[in-house]
Amino acid sequence: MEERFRDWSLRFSWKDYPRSNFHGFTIEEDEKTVKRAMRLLMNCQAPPRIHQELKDRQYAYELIAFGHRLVRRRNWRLILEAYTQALMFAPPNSTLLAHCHFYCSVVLYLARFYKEGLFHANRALAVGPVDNLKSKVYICKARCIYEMNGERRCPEVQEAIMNAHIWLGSMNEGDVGRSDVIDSINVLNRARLLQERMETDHDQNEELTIPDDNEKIMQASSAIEIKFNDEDQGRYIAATRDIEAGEILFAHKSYASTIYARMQNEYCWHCSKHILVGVPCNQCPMVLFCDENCRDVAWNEYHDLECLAISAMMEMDMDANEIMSLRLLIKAYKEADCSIDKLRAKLIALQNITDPVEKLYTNGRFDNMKYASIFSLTRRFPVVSTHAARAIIILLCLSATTNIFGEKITDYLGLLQTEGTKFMGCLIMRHIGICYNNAVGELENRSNEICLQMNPLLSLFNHSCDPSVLVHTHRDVKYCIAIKNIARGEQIYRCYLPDNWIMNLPRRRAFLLESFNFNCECNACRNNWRRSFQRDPPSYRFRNYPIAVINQWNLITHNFPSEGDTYSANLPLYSKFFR
Ligand SMILES: C[S@@+](CC[C@H](N)C(=O)[O-])C[C@H]1O[C@@H](n2cnc3c(N)ncnc32)[C@H](O)[C@@H]1O
Repeated sequence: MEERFRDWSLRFSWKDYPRSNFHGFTIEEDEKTVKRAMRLLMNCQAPPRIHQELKDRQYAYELIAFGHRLVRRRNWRLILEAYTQALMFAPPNSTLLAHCHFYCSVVLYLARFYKEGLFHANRALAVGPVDNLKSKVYICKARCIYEMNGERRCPEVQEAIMNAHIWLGSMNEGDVGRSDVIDSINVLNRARLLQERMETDHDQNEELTIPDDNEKIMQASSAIEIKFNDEDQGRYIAATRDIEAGEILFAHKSYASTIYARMQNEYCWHCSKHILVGVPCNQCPMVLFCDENCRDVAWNEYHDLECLAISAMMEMDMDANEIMSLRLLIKAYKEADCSIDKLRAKLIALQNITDPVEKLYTNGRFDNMKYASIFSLTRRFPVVSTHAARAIIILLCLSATTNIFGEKITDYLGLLQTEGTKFMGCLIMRHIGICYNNAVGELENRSNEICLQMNPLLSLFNHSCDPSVLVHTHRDVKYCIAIKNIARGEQIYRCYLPDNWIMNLPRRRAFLLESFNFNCECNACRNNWRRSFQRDPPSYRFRNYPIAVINQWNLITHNFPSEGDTYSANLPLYSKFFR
């Protein structure tokens, strides 16, 4: 992307635009910029071809055939990947989709992921497989439940076996697998079964108390407040009372979370949960959800508008950051009842609020789930010239795939001539800058990036290389825990450095300047401390934390394991099975 816009950016100067308020350019200035950028683009670049990836039955068949061919190689991860892709390309509610779910279910059963295997067997049955497949699906279901329950008796197994028996009649004598079904029915019937119900996922734990007594900040501890200091680092989080090491300060769901392109088959597009395979979107073949609930919530909140635009964006190599910028726009638009005029009026009113903390509030409170908490977050300026170009391309992807501007628009001239496009473009541009400065990446096995999350309260913590809190992530929820005693009135810092780096002073300063565009003025840097002091557990440093911190950390990570770590914990199981 950078390469593509380099020539264009050189012709474009930002120096004319004054930094007119604490948090950057105004909406009116940004709109002028976007308009000017549209004109420039129109003169020097043809609009990109908007490619929309749609469901493709033929391609799904090819992927299934590819999966079948891989079976001989016994690499279940590759097989699963092929079937998962097929699942994403299969049309909704088709027997083909039911087949894909069934194949996933078999692979997962064989890889001993019984809960996941059951999930897919149930999905296959819900979609409705052809009659001569039903018996096999019921057997797969019975086997998964049986394995989950061990030697215990379970009525669901009996019921599944009974159904397998009933549908056996639809299989021809010569059907491949008919004898397997009969064998399975016999084996399962002979087994001694008990009646305990299946385990379900328990997300909550009574012992862990999540504070929610803050009158100004929703779902946070009253021990913190948002403050502002014009001379120093702008807004910050401070302690309203003495805080003890180990206290949880807040547990906030992220405002938005987007998965990196290469991880889209493995993590839920909505809640970032790790999934071996999930439920596809009904319209696009690009994303997966952990279940129907996440799919429907995502559809209603944003995915209906981003659905086809993201496939066009991915075709142009745009990644989680750009998709996040679009996601923020859609969520803001929906919050304003899908009216561009209403959104603009609302944001102008927000912009006119002079108090930088009040600007973040909705109905007098900081609400992490409302757009006001995002709109005035700090933006990164130095690369902003390419932001305008990217914003316009994203806008084009949106306008070519939805009717958000009345009718579909596919070129720059159309954008220039249509009401509301400059404003929406300026918002996307703003979001790109905000995302660079504020979106937090999550790592898998501490190396590959899984997703990007926007968590506005977390964004208000300033950085220190010797921080006072640690943040743990479970799916799209961030848990913030004090790692030292903090005195009343003190500023509370988190660390922006990547978890697994130990960096000396020049390297960490260079990193912060490059990534966040500020010269670090933290205590550790001012006093020339040579090493980074913040290290995520497990580390040598973690052993030195007070016992209250270690206990609390263990409790949180035990109940809410990070998705990346859960995944790595499962890996040995996979490899053993096929050895
Ligand atoms: C994610 S924001 C933090 C909240 C911000 N202070 C606000 O007013 O919204 C990051 C910005 O805060 C400032 N900042 C945070 N930590 C800093 C530090 N250690 N030294 C200097 N500036 C810092 C920088 O301007 C940086 O771009």
